[in-house]
Amino acid sequence: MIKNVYDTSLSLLTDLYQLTMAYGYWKSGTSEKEAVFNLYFRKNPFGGGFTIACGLAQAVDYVNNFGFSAADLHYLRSLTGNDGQPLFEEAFLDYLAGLKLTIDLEAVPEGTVTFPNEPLLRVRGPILQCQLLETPLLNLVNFESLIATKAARLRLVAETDTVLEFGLRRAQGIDGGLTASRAAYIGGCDATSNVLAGKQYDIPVRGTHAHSWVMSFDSELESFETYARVMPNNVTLLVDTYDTLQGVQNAIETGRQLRRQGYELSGIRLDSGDLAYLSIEARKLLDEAGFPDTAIVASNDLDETIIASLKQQGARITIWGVGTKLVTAYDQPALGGVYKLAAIRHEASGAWDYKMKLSEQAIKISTPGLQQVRRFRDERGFLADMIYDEEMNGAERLVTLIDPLDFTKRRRFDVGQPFENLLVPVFRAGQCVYANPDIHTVRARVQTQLAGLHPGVKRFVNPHIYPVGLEQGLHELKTELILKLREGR
Ligand SMILES: Nc1ncnc2c1ncn2[C@@H]1O[C@H](COP(=O)(O)OP(=O)(O)OP(=O)(O)O)[C@@H](O)[C@H]1O
Ligand SMILES: O=P(O)(O)OC[C@H]1O[C@H](OP(=O)(O)OP(=O)(O)O)[C@H](O)[C@@H]1O
Ligand SMILES: O=C(O)c1cccnc1
Repeated sequence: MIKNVYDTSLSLLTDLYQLTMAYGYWKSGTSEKEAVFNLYFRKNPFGGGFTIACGLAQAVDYVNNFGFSAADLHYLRSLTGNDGQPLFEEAFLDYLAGLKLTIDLEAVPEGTVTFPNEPLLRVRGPILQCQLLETPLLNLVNFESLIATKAARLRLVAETDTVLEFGLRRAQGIDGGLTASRAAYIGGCDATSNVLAGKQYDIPVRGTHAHSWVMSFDSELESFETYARVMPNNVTLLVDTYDTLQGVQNAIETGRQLRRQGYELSGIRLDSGDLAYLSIEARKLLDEAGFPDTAIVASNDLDETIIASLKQQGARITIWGVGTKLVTAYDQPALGGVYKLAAIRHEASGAWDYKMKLSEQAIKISTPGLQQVRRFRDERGFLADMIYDEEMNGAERLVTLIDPLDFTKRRRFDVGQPFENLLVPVFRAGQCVYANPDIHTVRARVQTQLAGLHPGVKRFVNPHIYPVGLEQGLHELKTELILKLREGR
């Protein structure tokens, strides 16, 4: 069963309503209307000041492999409406059988620091195709961006310490485990305990041993000695099964034996009790015994808040094993990214008809347009991001940013201000034109991006809000459209 799931085409990995809308477009002859959708989120997760974009590599893979298999069509053929008749007519299934994506896709590269309301992806093409991609793209980008952001926060508190991702056993299913390991590594973890993720994604794998190993022997010392004999080049001993500080003494004894054979005790792991106190005491014992290079690993429901607190208490831990709270994004389990229609090409005039969704809450009013994001910077880092419409403006106009929630807040840049446009071409007419960087390059990008952010944006408590504004022309267009829509249609 599990193998079948992973062998199947993923074109049905979507909500039924995408297929019923697709049928509607096809049946009413509008499936080829050119549309633009933007994928963005409205709020940074974990009460933080930034979000790391992640999941594009999977999205590229998904689009590259898109296509309805005979088995997919067979299943769709079996679906019926409430009168018992087929939901989809045969000619539509034939259409799906021959469907090849011809979309253009722009995206923010993985590992980029992003902010609310900025498009992470922009899809342009026949509306039926854009619609079919909504759910899978959100599925892929929301989760990985969430986990990469959590890992980046762990990396910020851990500073130069090692962070190991230990989450597989508590992850949300198989892919929840695999993609969490990938995103956690990209966000800043150093390695994972998840061996399949190591193989699939080229992530370093690391690990210690469990309590069951110790419990399966008559004594803790015997368990340590046996482990060290079997794998003298990879010995990190879990010392808290019975009495932690006695466990440290047993680890030291094992370390002495290892040394006689020309090996070193790599580390000990603490997994319960007061991790600050125990790590300080364990460090003293190890140092006094001549093991200053034996590392202290800690685990046990850790997250960035506990790690920060332990560091503030002077804990002598240099390797942090983080599982559940990382891979399940425990304190905020979803990013909440959305995919909104932003423009449709008017068939008669050929001009764009800008589209937006109204809401009583200003933050939920979508922004129309073929959006691009321009990030202004100086030699110290990032200054502000401007969302603009790529087809609406001459480059010389792209200087004034308006706060989307308070139009009286404006910021002007000189025409010569250095900038970078965040969205890059990924697909053109259905053909991939983007080479995904390798995972290590993406991981390094996260750190250089974070270095460009003011420390206030990175702090965990009441972070400074990084300025993201609408370009003046886009702001005016949006305002006009809101007024028009409110006047009633
Ligand atoms: N000095 C500390 N400061 C802050 N949090 C800590 C400290 N030491 C441990 N913790 C955290 O406290 C939480 C719970 O620890 P608690 O002592 O209740 O469990 P435990 O030690 O695992 O108990 P048990 O022995 O039943 O396994 C964990 O998330 C752990 O990481
Ligand atoms: O606490 P987390 O952040 O989720 O990290 C992973 C946890 O998984 C293991 O515990 P578990 O009790 O499953 O097995 P064990 O017997 O090896 O401790 C490990 O000892 C960690 O405590
Ligand atoms: O290797 C470890 O120490 C490990 C692996 C998974 C979960 N907890 C700990």
